[in-house]
Amino acid sequence: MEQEQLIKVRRALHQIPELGFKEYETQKYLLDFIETLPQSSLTVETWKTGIFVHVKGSVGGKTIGYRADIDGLPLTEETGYQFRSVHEGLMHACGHDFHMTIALGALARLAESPVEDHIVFIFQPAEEGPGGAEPMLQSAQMEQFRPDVIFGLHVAPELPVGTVSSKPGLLFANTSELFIDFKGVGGHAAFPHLTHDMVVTASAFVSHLQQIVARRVDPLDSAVITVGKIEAGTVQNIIAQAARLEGTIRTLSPEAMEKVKGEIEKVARGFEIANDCGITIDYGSNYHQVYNDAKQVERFEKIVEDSPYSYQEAKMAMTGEDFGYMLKEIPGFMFWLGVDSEAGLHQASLKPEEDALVVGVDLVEKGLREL
Ligand SMILES: CC(=O)N[C@@H](CCC[C@H](N)C(=O)O)C(=O)O
Repeated sequence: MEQEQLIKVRRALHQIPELGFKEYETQKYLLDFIETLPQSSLTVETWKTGIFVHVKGSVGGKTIGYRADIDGLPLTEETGYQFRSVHEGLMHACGHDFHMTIALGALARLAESPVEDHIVFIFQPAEEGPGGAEPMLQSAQMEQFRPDVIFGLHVAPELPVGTVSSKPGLLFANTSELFIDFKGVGGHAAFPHLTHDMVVTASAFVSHLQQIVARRVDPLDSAVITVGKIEAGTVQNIIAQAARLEGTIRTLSPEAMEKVKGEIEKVARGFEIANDCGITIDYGSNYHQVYNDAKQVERFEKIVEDSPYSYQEAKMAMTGEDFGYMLKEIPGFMFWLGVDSEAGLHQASLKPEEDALVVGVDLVEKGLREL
């Protein structure tokens, strides 16, 4: 696939972002595209809204896997693109339109000229939540096509086009979603002493969460607690009887995650007493850290150095990725692909440079042929 077609595919996918496990149009687009490729070495299987594409190798000693995530985010796009999302309130703001296009580009090249090894492309739903990698790993299709080595990429807005980066060992954090519900006593805005105001309680709780990071986590370890959404109340002159916080916890070790959760629960019990309310906590979905296999990263670094592109050592990031579950069972790695966007990941104006598509395809193809 040439640059022009890669751009066409990326723009088509960009227009149809869908939430986790609802990627029906996306799956159809991917399947229709895959059908246009030479079929002699391909076996295609769907799993929920995801897809496995196996490319039979000419010898077939081992199987190399490449994973691309396919879901979008609940965000209203502000890119000004002519090809903006046609799904109101949803956007590919984490680059998964790039990830899918690059996978299709590499698949198109390999379907034309398979290699000695078997290859499996995994189009995985629900990376942003609630998590598709873990259940996909348990699927019959994964058992059928299970790779011996696996890798994936993520767009990096802060890196220039033509630069990729990775590192051996820990790349991304452990994550846990965080949903906290507060139930108190609402009432008239003028008589606060007769109520237990959940706007005040939930706001104080948000501030207290930051004290857990600052004062309960070893400063040489790291944690992030972000509350991304607050919901409370009905109108400006009624004291709210309920509130809900939605957020996420990030840590660099599974132990720190347990510590943070324990501390949140202690604070919640204290808040219940102090504020005469009920607090329930739900941790939603949890992702295992992304831990790169040192040997595979070293081989990839060499592949990049033998290409027109450049490699640099990555830093650890508090990003989460359920690809971590695949890497827990299968040796492999994830790398960042430079896409040079002023706006960052999860921003409504993220605009990755489309010149990076061919860089991604070249390096994924090389990885699949040479790892
Ligand atoms: C690459 C990336 O941005 N991944 C997401 C994963 C989110 C997992 C889950 N919904 C959570 O928020 O904990 C990220 O926000 O890092």
